[in-house]
Amino acid sequence: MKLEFTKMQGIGNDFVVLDGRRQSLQLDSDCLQQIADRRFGVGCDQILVLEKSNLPDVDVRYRIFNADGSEVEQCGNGARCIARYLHSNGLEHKTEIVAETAAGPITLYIELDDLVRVNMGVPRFAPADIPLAVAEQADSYNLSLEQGEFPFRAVSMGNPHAVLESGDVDTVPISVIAPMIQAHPLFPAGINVGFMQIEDREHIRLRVYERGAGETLACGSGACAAVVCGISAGLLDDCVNVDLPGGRLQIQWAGDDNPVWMTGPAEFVFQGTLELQT
Ligand SMILES: N[C@@H](CCC[C@H](N)C(=O)O)C(=O)O
Repeated sequence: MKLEFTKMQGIGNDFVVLDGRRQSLQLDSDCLQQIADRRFGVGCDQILVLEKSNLPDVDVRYRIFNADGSEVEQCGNGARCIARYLHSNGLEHKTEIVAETAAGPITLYIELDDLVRVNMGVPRFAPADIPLAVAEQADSYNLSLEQGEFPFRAVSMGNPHAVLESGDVDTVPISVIAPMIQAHPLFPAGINVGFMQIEDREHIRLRVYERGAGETLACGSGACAAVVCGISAGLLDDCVNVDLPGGRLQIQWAGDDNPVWMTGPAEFVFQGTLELQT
């Protein structure tokens, strides 16, 4: 099977974009893993598949698959890349694009050529919405592992996030701790694990170990989750610069039932045709 693809990235979180409106796609988990493979495939953290939406007032539907082939609900950096893909390729002339995701419709605003602002929706804290296997909602939770106690906050940005406060994020043994957290039965649908270092009330540093992809250079929904948790804890103001290993995002949240806003770049890398071994 031959597929036309576009490789994109948002501060180093990289994507293979497949336009299912312009070619017929039949992708099972094996195909998705082949595409995402960094040695035998194109290589990416997530695969984004564009489809026609059947919802009224929605411009496009996009499905999100992690590198391990699992389908997920939300992807912040991917949302910006989808906006840029549609706009720069002349497939969408509006600067306000409504995209359907598995977590519901989100609105993408083209600010400048490479800068996109996204309304990421209202964060949800109810354990059933995350999902988190606890009896009652709390401000923070505790995870007991062999390695120690890990207090964390949890939020759904459409997809599930646990946020842990840390000292210098550069020294966190993320590839050891995060998989153990992810495997814990508290998280029945898995979890994206963010380690947040608070620099001041308007600036954090963040590393995210993603569900289905491992540590990435950036996670947009993870940046939203960290800022929402920091604001809820009274530690951050309502507009925060988030420095991830791949670059900076700006996140805004006015609290309560207000949506979270994410602003950052989205870039093309290359495009081509790939042949899948079926
Ligand atoms: N990189 C993304 C998040 C992708 C999905 C995530 N790994 C999950 O499984 O929920 C982002 O920028 O938000």
